[in-house]
Amino acid sequence: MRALYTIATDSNYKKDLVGGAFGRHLVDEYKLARENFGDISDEIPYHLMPSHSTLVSKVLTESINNLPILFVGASALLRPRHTSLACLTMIEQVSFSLRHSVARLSYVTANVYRSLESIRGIYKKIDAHAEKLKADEHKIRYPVVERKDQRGMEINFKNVSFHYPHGDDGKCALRNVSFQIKPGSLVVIVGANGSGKTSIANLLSGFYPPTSGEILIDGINAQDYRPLDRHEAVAILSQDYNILPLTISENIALGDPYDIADEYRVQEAARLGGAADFVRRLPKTWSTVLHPVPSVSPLGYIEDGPLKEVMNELDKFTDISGGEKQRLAASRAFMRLMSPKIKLMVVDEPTSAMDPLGEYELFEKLRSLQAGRTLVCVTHRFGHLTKYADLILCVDNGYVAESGTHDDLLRSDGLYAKLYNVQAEGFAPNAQQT
Ligand SMILES: Nc1ncnc2c1ncn2[C@@H]1O[C@H](COP(=O)(O)OP(=O)(O)OP(=O)(O)O)[C@@H](O)[C@H]1O
Repeated sequence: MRALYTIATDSNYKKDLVGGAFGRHLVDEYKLARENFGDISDEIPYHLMPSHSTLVSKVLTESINNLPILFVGASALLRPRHTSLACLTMIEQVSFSLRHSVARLSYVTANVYRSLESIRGIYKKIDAHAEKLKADEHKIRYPVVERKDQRGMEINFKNVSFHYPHGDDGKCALRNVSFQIKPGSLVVIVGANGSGKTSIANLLSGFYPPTSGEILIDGINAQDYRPLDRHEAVAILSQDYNILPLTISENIALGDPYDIADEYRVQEAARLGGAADFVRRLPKTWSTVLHPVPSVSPLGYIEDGPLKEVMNELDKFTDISGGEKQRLAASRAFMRLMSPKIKLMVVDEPTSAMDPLGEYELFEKLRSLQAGRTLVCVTHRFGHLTKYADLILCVDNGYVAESGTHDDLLRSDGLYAKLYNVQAEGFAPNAQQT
């Protein structure tokens, strides 16, 4: 529950959650776990509890603290002959242990309160989610009709300008960008650092709307579609991903929350993403939790015993290399890509930590699964992808400086040719285009 709650509420996971369109699955899982958890009532008055418990515990601990003095004082007055030093020491010991128990009770109560607050938080999320879905009901479904031709998404950027909501005032990441992506085509976006490649990928993925201009999807303004439908039609693979605090198996399976129980598909996705081999070598293979949320009990201190052993086990941390993490992210993307719902795959430089063979294999597998999908890749490396691309967009300082195929762009001898030649020279001094 803590892991699910963290994914649902921690803004670091927002991109994974929205891009992966698994919000509904998450709240359903949480509800189920909450029902199984069962014995804590939502009827408890949350707000009164902490102040109430603090006040009660303060009064109690103070009274217990003064208990020996009060008792001995009273006995000395009433029965002076029966009062002894031994009696005072004994009472002091008992009061100390009582004070400890009351303090512990107060701590436990505060923790229960915090746990109830978390539950309330995720219910708020569920409500917000339901309200959002309701508000979007009037919007157009995507795909508009169940298409038999499986041709991929058609995208048209018309004079699109964009600046990030919290970016520098007036600084545009994209300016008057226009291009057309044919359904089922392979598009590669290249350009220098900060030129706007990821911003184009973010708009294609539906993470942000354009600040001005229009993005048409299959001829209809992208804003007119139900956002959830649109997210469900797009698979994203980028370097901006998180390993979720769940098992490796769940990390991959959440690529397609509708088919989460299909173990065969999870393993096939891991094979395609290049993760299967290293996962099988881990001591707990598919059940490994890589980034566990600390599993401190909602009731605080846990006595030594079987529960503590389970909790300690949950807290154990297994780490993997950067390249292996990227393979895991790729596996989640392949899980998603196997869904017939996917009409667009956006790949944003996901292989920076991968070895060249891993990168080559990844792109080959992506291309092999491309039928019926549009594939857009952002890359710094010129090679197998740019050669096969139906369209290359060469971006410079927020503009699309050039567009065309590899051969077109080399012929026009502009920015693309310059970037390509710099990289080609690195491998063979005479490899420049002629
Ligand atoms: N989240 C953000 N908030 C504000 N500004 C941003 C954000 N992300 C990028 N920018 C700015 O938008 C511009 C375009 O950035 P973008 O990430 O699209 O470039 P890029 O070509 O993908 O760069 P790189 O090759 O380094 O990944 C840059 O000036 C960048 O500083």
